[in-house]
Amino acid sequence: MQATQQVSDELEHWILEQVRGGQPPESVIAPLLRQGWEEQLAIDAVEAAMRRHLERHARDSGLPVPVPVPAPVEWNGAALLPAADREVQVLAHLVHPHVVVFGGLLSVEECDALVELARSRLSRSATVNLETGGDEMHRDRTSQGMFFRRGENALCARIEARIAALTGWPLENGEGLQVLRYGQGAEYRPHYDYFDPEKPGTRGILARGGQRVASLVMYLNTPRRGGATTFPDAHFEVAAVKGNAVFFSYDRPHPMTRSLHGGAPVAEGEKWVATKWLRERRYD
Ligand SMILES: O=C(O)CCC(=O)C(=O)O
Ligand SMILES: [Fe+2]
Repeated sequence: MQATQQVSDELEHWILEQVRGGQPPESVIAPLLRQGWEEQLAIDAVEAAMRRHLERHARDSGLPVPVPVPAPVEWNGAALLPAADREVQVLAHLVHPHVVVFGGLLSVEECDALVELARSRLSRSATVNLETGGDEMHRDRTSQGMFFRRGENALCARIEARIAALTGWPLENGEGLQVLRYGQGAEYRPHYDYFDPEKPGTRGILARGGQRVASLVMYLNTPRRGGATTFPDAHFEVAAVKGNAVFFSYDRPHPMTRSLHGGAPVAEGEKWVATKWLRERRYD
């Protein structure tokens, strides 16, 4: 009987009342279990009611509707995560913006090899011009960069498989790795990684894989001073340490995600990063 159990309007209303009243999920599910609901069905019912509520709320307020995003770690969960061929450390976890700092995602050798593979292919970084959908040079971004194609070489393929395992997000939804080099004084001013839905160029970009929903910035060296990744809305910064990485997700293309971030100026030395962007759907 439970497999076909539908959430009535009345039950949905009751669930939302409980959640609004600050009841934790266990207390919302308990009465359903007492009525004979199977646990997983009760959890699914509460989650579905919440999702419908958020979607309604988004539409009513003229906001983009939230979509599922990768969620690589649990609250107070394991400090070491298996990620295909490597164990990765969880160093920090922030709720809003949703940020996770990873330790030891790449080995020292992998960082060095990526830098060497990228070095001869660098050119001044462009930012996507959303008026036209094309690339352009921008003074907000004074780094040099290049893109690998997904699976372009064995190293990229290995790192991509590791990231897919770590994030639980399909490998096919990832863009190819981007490598950036910042010389002394170079920076990437605060920006959002999603594509602005209001801009005319965005439609064409979204046709391939949908929106970006998460970013992973991997540090390929340790600048002597400066070069942190900053999240101005959270007054939070992540130090660039070789082999570590910062992950952040954004469930809708809107500043309410507080996913504004930038690469602070490199004060001394240089900074190399590899960025992986994850899309909603398969990116071919
Ligand atoms: O260099 C950083 O710390 C941030 C890089 C970044 O925001 C990007 O590649 O989109
Ligand atoms: Fe970015």
